[in-house]
Amino acid sequence: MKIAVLAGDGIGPEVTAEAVRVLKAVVGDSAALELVEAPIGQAGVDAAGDPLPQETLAIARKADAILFGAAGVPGDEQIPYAMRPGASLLRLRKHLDLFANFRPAIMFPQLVGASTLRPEVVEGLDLLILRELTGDIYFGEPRGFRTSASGERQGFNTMVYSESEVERIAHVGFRAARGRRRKLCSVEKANVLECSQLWREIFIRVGQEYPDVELTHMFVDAASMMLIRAPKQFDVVVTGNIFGDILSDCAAMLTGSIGMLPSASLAGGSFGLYEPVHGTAPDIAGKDIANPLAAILSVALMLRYSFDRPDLDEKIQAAVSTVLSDGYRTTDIFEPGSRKVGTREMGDAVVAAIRNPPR
Ligand SMILES: NC(=O)c1ccc[n+]([C@@H]2O[C@H](COP(=O)([O-])OP(=O)(O)OC[C@H]3O[C@@H](n4cnc5c(N)ncnc54)[C@H](O)[C@@H]3O)[C@@H](O)[C@H]2O)c1
Ligand SMILES: CC(C)[C@H](C(=O)O)[C@@H](O)C(=O)O
Ligand SMILES: [Mg+2]
Repeated sequence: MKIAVLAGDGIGPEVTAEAVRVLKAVVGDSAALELVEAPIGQAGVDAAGDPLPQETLAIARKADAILFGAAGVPGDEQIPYAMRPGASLLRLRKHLDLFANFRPAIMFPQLVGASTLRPEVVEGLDLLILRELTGDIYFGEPRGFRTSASGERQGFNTMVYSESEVERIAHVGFRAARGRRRKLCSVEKANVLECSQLWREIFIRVGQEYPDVELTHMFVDAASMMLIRAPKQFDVVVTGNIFGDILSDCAAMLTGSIGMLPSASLAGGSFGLYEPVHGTAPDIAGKDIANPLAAILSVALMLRYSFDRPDLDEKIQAAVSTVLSDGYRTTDIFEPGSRKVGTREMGDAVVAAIRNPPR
C-alpha cells in the first residue's frame, strides 16, 4: 500500500499523526505499508515556495492513495489564489480529477448526547452526502475582479456544470444508493439557476437507468432545513460542489462534531484522497486538543475504497466505537461524566482498542 501523507497546516499534522498510527496498527505488517510524506499548504510554501509543490503533486500521483490533513492559514482569503495555502487542496483535487466526494454522516450511539439535536431526531442516523468536487462555481470561468460600467469594483464567479460532469456524479450517486437504502435525493436550486435546471434534467434522465432507486429532488434551502428538522429521511444526498460544502458541515453537527466527519474523494477507480471534513482549526492548533477521529475514520474509508479491505475498515470502526463506549472524549464531544482526553491520548486509545479488541 503506497500512501502519500500530506499533513498540511494547523491541526492537520496533529490529527494525521494519529491516523497514521492507527493505520500502522490495523495493517500490522509494516512491510506492506509505504508511507511517503510531502508538504502542502503553508508547509509547501515554507518548503518549496508553492502551496502545492511539483514534487508533492508527483508523489501524490504515484501513490495508491493520499491521506490528507488540512490546509490553510488565518488570512488565507487575502492571498492570491495560486499562492493561497487553502487553495492547494482545490488544485490537488482538480489535478487528480477527484470528482466524487463521499461524506458519510453516521451517528455513533454513544454521541447522541453531543448532538445539537434531540436524541429521537438523530438516533440511528446514517446518511451519505455525495458532493461533486471538481466543477461548479469553485472552478467556473470567467472569475476574478472587474470594474462595472458605472465604475464600481466587482468580484465575480461563474456557476457552471457540463452535462458529462453531472452524468458521472449521478451514476456514482445511483450506484451508491443501490448499495444502501435505495433512496437518492438530488439537491440544487433549479427554481433560480440554469446550472441547476440542467443538473435536475440529467438526474431524471440518468435515474431512468436505475428504476430500483427512488429519486427525489429538493431545493438547497429546503434541504438545509430538512437536514436539521428530520435528517433520517435522507439516504444518499447528491449535490454540487458549493452546496455540498455547506450541507456537509451542517451534517457534521448532527453527528456531534465536525471532528467526527471523514471523507473520501475518488476519481472513478480505486485511487482516492482521504481527509477529515474539517479545516486547520487555527483556534485550537498546537494544543493537543483536536479530535483525531475524523482523520482516523478517513483511514478506514481508505482501506475500504482504495485497498478493498472492508475488514480493516470495520476493525477501525469497532475500535472507535469501543473508545467512545469507554468514555474517551476530546473537548468538542465532551459531556459531563465522560473522560476528557487530548488528541494523542485519543489516538492511543484507538490503537489500544485495535491491538486488544473486546471479545
Ligand atoms: N480540508 C481542508 O483543508 C479545509 C477544510 C475547511 C477549512 N479549511 C481551512 O482551515 C482554516 C480554518 O477554517 P474554519 O475555521 O472555517 O474551519 P475549521 O473546520 O478549521 O474550524 C471550524 C471550527 O471547528 C473546530 N474544529 C475543526 N476541526 C476540529 C477537530 N478535529 N476537533 C475539534 N474541533 C475542531 C475549530 O476549532 C473551529 O472552532 C481556513 O484557512 C480554511 O480555508 C481547510
Ligand atoms: C478548504 C476548502 C477549500 C474546502 C472546500 O471548500 O472544498 C473545505 O471547506 C472542504 O470542505 O473540503
Ligand atoms: Mg468545507
